[in-house]
Amino acid sequence: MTTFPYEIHATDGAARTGVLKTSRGDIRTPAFMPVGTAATVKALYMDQVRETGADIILGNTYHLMLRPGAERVKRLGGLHKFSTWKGPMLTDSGGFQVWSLSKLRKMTEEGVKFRSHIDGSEHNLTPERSIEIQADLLGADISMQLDECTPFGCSEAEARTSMELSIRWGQRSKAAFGTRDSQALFGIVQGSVFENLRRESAERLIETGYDGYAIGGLAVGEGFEKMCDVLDFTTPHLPSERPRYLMGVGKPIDLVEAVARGVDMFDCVLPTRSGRHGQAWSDHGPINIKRAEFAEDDSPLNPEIDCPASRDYSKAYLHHLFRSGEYLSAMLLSWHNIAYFQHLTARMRAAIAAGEFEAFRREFRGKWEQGQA
Ligand SMILES: C=CCOC(=O)Nc1nc2cc3[nH]c(NC)nc3cc2c(=O)[nH]1
Repeated sequence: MTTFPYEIHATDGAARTGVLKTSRGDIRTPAFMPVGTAATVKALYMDQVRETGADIILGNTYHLMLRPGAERVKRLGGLHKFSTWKGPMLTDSGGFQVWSLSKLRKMTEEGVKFRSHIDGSEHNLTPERSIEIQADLLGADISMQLDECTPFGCSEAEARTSMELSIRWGQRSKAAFGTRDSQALFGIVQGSVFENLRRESAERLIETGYDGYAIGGLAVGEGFEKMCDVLDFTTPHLPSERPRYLMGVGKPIDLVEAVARGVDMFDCVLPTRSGRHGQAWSDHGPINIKRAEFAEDDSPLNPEIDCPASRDYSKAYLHHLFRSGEYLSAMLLSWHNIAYFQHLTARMRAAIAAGEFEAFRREFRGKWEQGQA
């Protein structure tokens, strides 16, 4: 299995900054990956996504296999050509979306049988089919093993059963992936909130051997404190020389605290989804632009961010757009939020490189808590 070179340029405590080199370009870490579910980062052009500083975006296997169909994307040249995104792309294996979106699903050792939430058509997602979709049909630079996202709140015995299934599905995913010289495969650590299971999952994934290691089964209702505890006793068991990816996370404070615990990559729908509903993010938390207090506020969202949506429009104008139900409202706030998340990861990379991450973390937490007061 050839791996993407991962260069760590500096560390500060458990925090790291570096570059994951892929055949379609470099990924600067800590990295935030905008989610491009149906081959689009909702309400943004791909050029805008690139200009915000994003090096890599996500595609969702579940959505694309149902519509337009993975074979159709292949016939149209693959996901990069289809979406016009020229940089690296990571696709999820579909496992999580099947749980959260599809009806009438049946899980067996073989895989997951489910019906499409779009047209009710029946599908059978196995580790082998998931890898075929991600690596061969969509053409992902980074594919994810098929796993089961263990629900929060289950017993240790249930978490063990689920974790062991993900280990076996990971082995089948890797066997189907084989050796490729310009694509990577990441494994996913499960084990819910149990320290012994998380350690065993990490050790057994390392035995299988992956190009990177994702931490799954978090941001599923366990809460901030418990997520940090799980990171505290999971990341030390992952290889320091490979990237660590915390799936589905998160709010700005989550990114800062996870970077402090050695996480390198993140993905979350929060910036775009909340942007469409009027939330604008900052170091002080979210503001909802629809609130009356912004009706005559002619200050921009954040002049420090080199993005037209953050710098060139007044809050009053954005307030007006949302109150009027104008399309431009979702476009500008999504654009600002993606730019803010990239601005946050860029500041963390610089702080780690300068050996000042703890100071950055303390200052950020002060602003965040003040904003929540
Ligand atoms: C791109 C990701 C690759 O996803 C997979 O193939 N499997 C997978 N996805 C997750 C997604 C999550 N989102 C959240 N919170 C919003 N928690 C998540 C946990 C998982 C997980 O345990 N597994």
